Amino acid sequence: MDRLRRTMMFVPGANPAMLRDAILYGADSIMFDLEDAVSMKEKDSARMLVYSALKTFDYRSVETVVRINELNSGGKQDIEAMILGGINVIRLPKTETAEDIKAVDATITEVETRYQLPIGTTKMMAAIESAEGVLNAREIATASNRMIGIALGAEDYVTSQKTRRYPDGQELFFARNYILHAARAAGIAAIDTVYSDVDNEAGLKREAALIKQLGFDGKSVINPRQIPIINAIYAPTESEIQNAKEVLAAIQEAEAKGSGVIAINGKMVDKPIVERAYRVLAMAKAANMEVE
Ligand SMILES: CC(C)(COP(=O)(O)OP(=O)(O)OC[C@H]1O[C@@H](n2cnc3c(N)ncnc32)[C@H](O)[C@@H]1OP(=O)(O)O)[C@@H](O)C(=O)NCCC(=O)NCCSC(=O)C[C@@](O)(CC(=O)O)C(=O)O
Ligand SMILES: [Mg+2]
Repeated sequence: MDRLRRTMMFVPGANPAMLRDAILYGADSIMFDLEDAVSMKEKDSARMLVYSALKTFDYRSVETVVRINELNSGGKQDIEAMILGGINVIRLPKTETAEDIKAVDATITEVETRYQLPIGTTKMMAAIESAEGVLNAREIATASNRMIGIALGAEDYVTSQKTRRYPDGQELFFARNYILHAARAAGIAAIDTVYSDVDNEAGLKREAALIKQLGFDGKSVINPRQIPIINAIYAPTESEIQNAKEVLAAIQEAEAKGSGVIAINGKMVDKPIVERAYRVLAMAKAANMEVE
C-alpha cells in the first residue's frame, strides 16, 4: 500500500514550541508552514526556525512537508534552507499552472545539484486554491516526476469563487472531484482541505466521512485534536474487516481451483474487490486494529 496520508498537520513555522511538539500527536505527515501562518516580518526567522527544527528534532519516519512562499517572495530561500534541513516534500501553495510546478522543480534541481544530492530526492506536492488551479489540476499533477500529491486549499478557493464554506460542502463539490480525478489519473495522493472550525467535532466528522467516501487519502489539519477524529473515520469497521478476510479466503480457494471469480453470499468477488480487501486490511493494521 502507498504511504498513509490520512492527516497532514500544518505547524506554523514561527512557533518554536509547536515545531518541537509536532511529533507527539500522531499525524501521518507534519507540514511546516512558511506561508500564510507566518507574518511578513517573521518570514526569515520562521525559515531559520524550521531549518533548525529539522536538524535538531527527531521526526522519526513521519513524512516532513514544508509549505513554501512564492518563488519570488522568499520561496527560493525557503527551498534551499529546507533541502539543507533534509525535508521530504515541498508543497507549493496557490498553484495555478504546470509552469508553476516546473519552476519549483527547476529550483529544487539546481539546489540538489549545487549540494551534490541525488537529483529527485526532494519530492513535491501542490495546493490548488483557485478556479484556474482546479481547471489545470491534471497538468499540475503530472508536471514533475517529484509530485507525490495534490491538495485542495478551500479557504482561498471559496474566496476566489465569491462564496464561503457551508456545512454541507456543496460549494467544493466540483473542485474536490476534479482534483481527486486528476490525482488518481496521475497515480498520486489526493489530500482534502483543512476544516477550520476546530471546536466543531461533529462538523469535522461529517466532512471526513464525505471525503473518505469520495476516495481522498486524507485531509490537511490545523490542530492536533483533529487527528484522532479523522483516523477513527478512516479506520475500517469490524464488519469491513470481516468481509475483507472472507473475500481473501474465498479468492484463494477459487484460485486454487483455477478460477479468478467467485460469489460470496450472492455477491461477485473478483480482482478489484480483492484489491479493496487488501486495502481494508492495510488500513486496519495502520489503525493498530486486530488483523490476523
Ligand atoms: C487553530 C489554532 C489557533 C487553535 O488553537 P488552540 O489554542 O485552540 O489549540 P489547542 O487545541 O488548545 O492546542 C492544544 C495544544 O496543541 C498545540 N497545537 C495546536 N495547534 C497546533 C499545530 N497546528 N501544530 C502543533 N501544535 C499545535 C498547542 O500549542 C497546545 O500545546 P500545549 O500548550 O503544549 O498544550 C491552532 O491550532 C493553530 O494555530 N493551528 C495552526 C493554524 C495554521 O497553521 N493555519 C495555516 C494553515 S491553513 C491555511 O492556510 C488555509 C489554506 O491555505 C489551507 C490549505 O491550503 O489546505 C486554505 O486556503 O484553505
Ligand atoms: Mg490557502
